[in-house]
Amino acid sequence: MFDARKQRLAFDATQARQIADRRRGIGCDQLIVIEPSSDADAFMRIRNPDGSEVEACGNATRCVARLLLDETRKQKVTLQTVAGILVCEDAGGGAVTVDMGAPELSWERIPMAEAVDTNRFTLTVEGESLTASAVSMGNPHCVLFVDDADAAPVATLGPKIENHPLFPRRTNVEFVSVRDKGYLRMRVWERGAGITQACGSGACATAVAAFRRGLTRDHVEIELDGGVLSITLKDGHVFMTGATALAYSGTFAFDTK
Ligand SMILES: N[C@@H](CCC[C@H](N)C(=O)O)C(=O)O
Repeated sequence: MFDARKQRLAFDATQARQIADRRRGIGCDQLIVIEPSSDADAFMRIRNPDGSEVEACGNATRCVARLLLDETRKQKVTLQTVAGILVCEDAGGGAVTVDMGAPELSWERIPMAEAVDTNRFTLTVEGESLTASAVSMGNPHCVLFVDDADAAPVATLGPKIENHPLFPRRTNVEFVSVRDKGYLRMRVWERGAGITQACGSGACATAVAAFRRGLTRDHVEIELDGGVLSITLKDGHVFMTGATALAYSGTFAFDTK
């Protein structure tokens, strides 16, 4: 995360790829630039490691919110993204709750290339028929319920679904198994990033998809490789609560030309 509220800082796609590169750059799953906002406490710009600019990132929202909560000593802060304004609240013990807004369920808004029932549709990948759900949390998600998420072929199937013609802007892909009505196990292939330890917007999309299918209640714990997120569906909105931890804070010197 780069703080550009006092000093103008803008990265193009090439620079974002260089910074995100784990061998030659700093290395990250998303590159975040915190900018000034006249409508919220700050604006958050999000880029994937492939350089693409995206609409949402649940994990980064919690992290940026944590910095702003500590800085302002307020109980709530607002964060603007290209998809809208998010309200983030201190949940105690370093955790943050984010109102991730209302999920988008229409195929046109996900967006998908053709009319499907987003609750349950068939995706054909190399001749194999898969049953999936689609949800947008500002960014697109394709959720697959599987018997055992730990055994799911995330690395091979993930990129094929990410780039499937049914998703003209590509998609994030979640592989999910239901442990019980209040507990899910999820692994993720992220658009423009690949396999990551966790995806906050993916966990929100998964909770929505599971609830629509009648698999879970309106509150679930979702176990990701990087930790557990609590997701609550209330009044048409999705609330995500999860931990934050500061790994490093300081100054980097690098050539932005
Ligand atoms: N790869 C995503 C953007 C990042 C999502 C993020 N990891 C999260 O926590 O929500 C995309 O391309 O939409």
